[in-house]
Amino acid sequence: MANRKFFVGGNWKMNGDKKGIDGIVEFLSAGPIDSSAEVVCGAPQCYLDYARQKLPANFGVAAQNCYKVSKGAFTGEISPAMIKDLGCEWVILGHSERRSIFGESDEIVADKCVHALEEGLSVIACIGEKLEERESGQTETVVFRQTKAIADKVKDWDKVVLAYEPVWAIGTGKTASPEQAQEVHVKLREWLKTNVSAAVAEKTRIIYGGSVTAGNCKDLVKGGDIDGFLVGGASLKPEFIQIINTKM
Ligand SMILES: O=C(CO)COP(=O)(O)O
Repeated sequence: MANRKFFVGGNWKMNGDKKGIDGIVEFLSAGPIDSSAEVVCGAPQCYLDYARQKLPANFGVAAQNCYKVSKGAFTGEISPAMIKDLGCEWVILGHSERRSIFGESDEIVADKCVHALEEGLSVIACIGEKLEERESGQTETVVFRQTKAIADKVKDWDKVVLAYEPVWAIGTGKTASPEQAQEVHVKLREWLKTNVSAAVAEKTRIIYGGSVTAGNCKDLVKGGDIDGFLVGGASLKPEFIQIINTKM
């Protein structure tokens, strides 16, 4: 069994306010938290500073997006340098909502990954197929294409977590079955082995996202290639603790 530290990201998306963050901090601080799990909370950018100040130090804080250069005339954007300046260590990039609602291409996602890594942030890079792509047998083609765009530009995978989030499972309550998720994770790991290196395939954490709950998390990890989760809705609730503690 590979030695990949179990990783759980909470993607708060565009939810909450200071009071809500206080509530999350309260239940996360109360725990108990599996000390062998790595946990990162993705806060809206205006609350990054607040979340970093309030969350215990053993929780990482992620921005949910950033731009591909360090500064300049890019109204409304934030840079990895700014995220780091607030004491945050992570950024979520290429989330399907960024890709579909805000039109982010494979190319821009890859450019953002490269720049964030160069600036010293760790990256949760998201990929995943839409329902019509799965139904037309395109799952592999799509996730390989999205991964290749990143792999063509990213040379150091040490600070990359790859998040497989089938779009049809996000926020729908329709989780991929453990078999469906495991199958894609195995294929992604094989792809990394063939196209990047055996070492990167072995050490890179590939996490699953899409309607993960306290009720399905334990089943999802049974196959062995799901190294954690990226959790949306359930990361705002106390059940996030049970998801963090999947392996405990
Ligand atoms: O998009 C997700 C995490 O990034 C998943 O969201 P849900 O857990 O709400 O389905």
